[in-house]
Amino acid sequence: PSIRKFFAGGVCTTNVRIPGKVVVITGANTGIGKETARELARRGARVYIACRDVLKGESAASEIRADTKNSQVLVRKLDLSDTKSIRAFAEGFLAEEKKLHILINNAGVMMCPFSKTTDGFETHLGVNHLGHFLLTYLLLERLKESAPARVVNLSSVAHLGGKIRFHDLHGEKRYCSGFAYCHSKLANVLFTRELARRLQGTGVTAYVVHPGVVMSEIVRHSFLLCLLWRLFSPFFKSTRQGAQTSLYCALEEGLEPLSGKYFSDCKRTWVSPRARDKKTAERLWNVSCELLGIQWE
Ligand SMILES: NC(=O)c1ccc[n+]([C@@H]2O[C@H](COP(=O)([O-])OP(=O)(O)OC[C@H]3O[C@@H](n4cnc5c(N)ncnc54)[C@H](O)[C@@H]3O)[C@@H](O)[C@H]2O)c1
Repeated sequence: PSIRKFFAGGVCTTNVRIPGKVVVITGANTGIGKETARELARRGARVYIACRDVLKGESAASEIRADTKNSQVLVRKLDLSDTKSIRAFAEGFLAEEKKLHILINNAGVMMCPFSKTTDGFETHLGVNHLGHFLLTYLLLERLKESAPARVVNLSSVAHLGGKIRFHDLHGEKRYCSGFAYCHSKLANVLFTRELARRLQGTGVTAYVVHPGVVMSEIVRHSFLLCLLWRLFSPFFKSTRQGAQTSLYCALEEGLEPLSGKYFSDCKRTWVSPRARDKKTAERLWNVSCELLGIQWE
């Protein structure tokens, strides 16, 4: 535990409480998302856990409700690998909630074998980027109506190894699970920057986060990574520590001028040159719209 403390990184120190605020967190039944949900519930928010497996979601929610004494922790079905499920989630949410103050696009897959989503997208791109792109698009009006509101996207330092391969977005010519993850995490950074640019003046701001290297279930698809994660676990952050930068971006007062920026250890951090490329960000935005069949000006 003392070694882990040494590698803990930044801590979200704000005392802000957010009763009456509505939060959606994707993939919050486990890992970093669950701890983010727990802390936001502790601070009084109504928290929607949006996840694939409602039973697992309910078990996380009841644990959080008991722990925080906040009964407003709700579970709704969302499978980011299926645009029908994303639309159904958004439709249900918009029908039941008139506000949305914080959207945390947290869910993610890492290094899974080559596969495609229901809509034919390579899984990393489809779940990590396109799924959240569509979800944000569908919930954006509600965020605008609830301004000041925030979008927090979970990326990774792995974006450094990423490249947007427009000629082979779905890895059909060449596929490497590690790089597929990196590409999708670069897409998260580019999306956030472009989203922030387009949202200027709306009262909705966007932030992108590297949570640190965190002991979670993210490595479930790779035996080697599972082994490495276990071996080096004392040097990795706990999920609670991994949630700090997401919490910082969701809660810290006065962060608005840094909309679009990348954060790690609760502070603004350097991004790769590829992640700063405005042309790639715009092109990715347009291609994402085309793939999803949406018009998002
Ligand atoms: N753990 C790390 O070291 C690390 C490092 C950098 C970035 N991240 C990022 O942090 C985020 C959270 O990861 P974590 O470490 O808590 O891992 P995790 O595996 O514990 O959590 C990821 C969540 O996403 C959900 N998910 C996966 N596919 C989904 C789908 N199709 N639809 C809906 N939900 C889906 C999973 O069920 C799970 O609840 C991810 O975006 C990940 O890329 C993690």
